[in-house]
Amino acid sequence: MSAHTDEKAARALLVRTARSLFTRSLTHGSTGNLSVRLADGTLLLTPTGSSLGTVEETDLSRTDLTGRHLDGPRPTKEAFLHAAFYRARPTAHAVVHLHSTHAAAVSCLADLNPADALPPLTAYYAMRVGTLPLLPYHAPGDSSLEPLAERTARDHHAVLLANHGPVVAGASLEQAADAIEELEETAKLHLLLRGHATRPLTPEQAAALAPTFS
Ligand SMILES: O=C(O)[C@@H](O)C(=O)COP(=O)(O)O
Ligand SMILES: [Zn+2]
Repeated sequence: MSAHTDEKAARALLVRTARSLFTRSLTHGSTGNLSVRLADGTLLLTPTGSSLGTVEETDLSRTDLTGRHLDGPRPTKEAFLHAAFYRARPTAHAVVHLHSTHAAAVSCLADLNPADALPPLTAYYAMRVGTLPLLPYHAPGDSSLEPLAERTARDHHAVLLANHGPVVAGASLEQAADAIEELEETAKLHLLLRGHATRPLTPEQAAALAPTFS
């Protein structure tokens, strides 16, 4: 499924995906947030302060494309970031933000390349993520990040928030979740390989596999 056209099905998928990510420890406590874009252009998002392990279908928030709250409980404090991704990427129908441990650890490293925070270690990473710009540290919910996030998202479906964690958009929620999981696994490999001589894919090998979806 690409566009999330049926709201009831979209609510069920969002909650199922949130639970799956949480129960596999891809985010913890009340961290992380998910959203989908519905056929009418509004966004369904997890509410602020909720745990992805217990959020319910009836408890989702709705905003417009500017992040303005329309109905349901108060949305995630990152609603502005989700909305920025949807405005920048008309083909994106889902956005996932996690505090997955290894990606969060990488986001705290000194001397990261701000244009691409992780090397293309494996073909699957090159296919699912490609390049990963680092957005400079802002406190969670600080909407002054919005213009930079929107500009960056025009050319990249995945970003890493410094000292925080990843944000990934996809043509569907399944795609966004798949890509953010791959990002987490590659962050883990990257940390495992620190201090070891490593051969990432060449730029040509990575470019040949670069993702073409949103
Ligand atoms: O790190 C944060 O505080 C937020 O980015 C987050 O992950 C959870 O915030 P809410 O979605 O507002 O609960
Ligand atoms: Zn967060």
